[in-house]
Amino acid sequence: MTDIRVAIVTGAARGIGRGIAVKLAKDGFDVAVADLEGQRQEAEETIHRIEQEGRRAFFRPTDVSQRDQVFGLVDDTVNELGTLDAMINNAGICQIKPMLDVTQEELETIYRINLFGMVYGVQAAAKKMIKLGKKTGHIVSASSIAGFEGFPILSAYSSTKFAVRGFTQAAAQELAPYNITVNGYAPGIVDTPMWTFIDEEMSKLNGKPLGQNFKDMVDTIALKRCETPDDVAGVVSFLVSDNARYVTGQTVIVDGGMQYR
Ligand SMILES: NC(=O)C1=CN([C@@H]2O[C@H](COP(=O)(O)OP(=O)(O)OC[C@H]3O[C@@H](n4cnc5c(N)ncnc54)[C@H](O)[C@@H]3O)[C@@H](O)[C@H]2O)C=CC1
Ligand SMILES: CC(=O)C(C)=O
Repeated sequence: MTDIRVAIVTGAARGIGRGIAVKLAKDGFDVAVADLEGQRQEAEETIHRIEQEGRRAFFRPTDVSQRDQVFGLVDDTVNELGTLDAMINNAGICQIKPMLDVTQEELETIYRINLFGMVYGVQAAAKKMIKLGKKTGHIVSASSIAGFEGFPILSAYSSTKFAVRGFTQAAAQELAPYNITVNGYAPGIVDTPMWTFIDEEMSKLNGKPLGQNFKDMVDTIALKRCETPDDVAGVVSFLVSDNARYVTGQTVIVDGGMQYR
């Protein structure tokens, strides 16, 4: 009998997070599906798809911007599923606004979710893996191509995603003695509700018809199609596998050919 492997995926009710959760279930992980309480119904669909793969799953309402909730998520996962092998800090929000108009409140909101939430996830997961005496562990967080190049009207968002990469590099070095790898993924233009929001907000600013901004971005991709959550999930699946045991501190661009680093 093989050992049970357990993963937590935040923001797993829909979009990229759901894609990752289902892919990890296919890989043999039981999965804690974490998202906002308001996303319970969508989270049930993610759980259904995980269970179709023969794996266990449960929904843990979690606001990642709240430190105690993230630590509670990790505790509850180990209580419910038995252990913790992989933490995927995927939850995030986007803001579309000219840089000069970004308010203090908006800055605080996006930093609390995209950056603080990720930091809490790394801290809580690493502390638990160390306490459990795990021989190995994997922590993977969502950056973006906007975390490699500053995108106009996404200034606050871009800066959070640069910060994810910086924190990932530092945490990887501190957690290496415990054989815990810390990496990131940087998607490009993924067809999820986040991009529906981005497209709508861009239309308001530049007057293009709905869907046009999305299409214009996809036209710049070398592989000439938009990215799917499953395209991202394949890279995350690799980063939490034994094949990636010697990869740490990296943020892997998975964008179909938009940026070349
Ligand atoms: N869609 C895209 O093109 C790209 C997305 N990303 C990143 O990938 C990640 C996932 O993005 P998508 O699936 O596209 O977004 P999405 O908006 O479709 O889904 C995000 C999920 O995160 C949840 N969430 C939001 N705030 C939360 C909080 N405070 N606590 C817990 N959960 C929360 C939402 O409820 C939602 O279920 C994000 O970090 C995003 O920044 C990065 C590059 C490109
Ligand atoms: C949402 C996002 O990160 C991009 C680059 O579109």
